[in-house]
Amino acid sequence: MILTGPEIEHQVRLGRIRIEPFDRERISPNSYDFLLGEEFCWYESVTLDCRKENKAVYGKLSPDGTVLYPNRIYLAGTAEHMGSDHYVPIIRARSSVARLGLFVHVTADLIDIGSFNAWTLQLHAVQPVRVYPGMRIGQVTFWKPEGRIVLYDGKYQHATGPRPSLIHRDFEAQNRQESASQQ
Ligand SMILES: O=c1ccn([C@H]2C[C@H](O)[C@@H](COP(=O)(O)OP(=O)(O)OP(=O)(O)O)O2)c(=O)[nH]1
Repeated sequence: MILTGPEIEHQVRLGRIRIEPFDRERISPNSYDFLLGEEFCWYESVTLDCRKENKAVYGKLSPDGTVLYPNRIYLAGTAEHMGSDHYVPIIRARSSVARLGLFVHVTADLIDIGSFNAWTLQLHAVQPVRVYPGMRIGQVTFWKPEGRIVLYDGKYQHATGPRPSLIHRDFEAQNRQESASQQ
């Protein structure tokens, strides 16, 4: 079950949803609009490797706008720290942003219960597009879960800005398990 906008606001007041800072003007009928943070990064290398740490270059979006180009993935943080121990957040672009061909995530829209962070957006432009820090770029919805709740305690917890992929850690953990079982 998805929460309506007024219910999102009610849950924020109760502290069961955290959106910091919160602006009630950004409540929609069944979502809350979040803002694009200032910091962003992109990978140094064009070819990425899942087993290795892919080095990222960091920058700040200009108040006069920064053009994002196709064929790259840009990681940017939400301006807000958000999360809930009670509801499942799911993020998506605002329709007005999608209409410019700008993706705000690349197939990773699901946020874990208990993940409280500045979430990392995976910006992907279909054609060059100028974006601005602080613009209303996406919306978060909140869904009522069914079943016992286990809170997120993963590798992206406590992120304060955009975080490059840490998938190489999965391989490192697997290697450690394999060498332990061989001893
Ligand atoms: O677009 C997204 C999607 C998720 N997250 C954050 C919140 C989420 O709770 C966390 C982990 O997401 P997921 O479980 O999909 O990633 P993972 O690669 O499986 O990480 P982990 O091994 O920590 O579970 O990353 C983002 O910042 N942006």
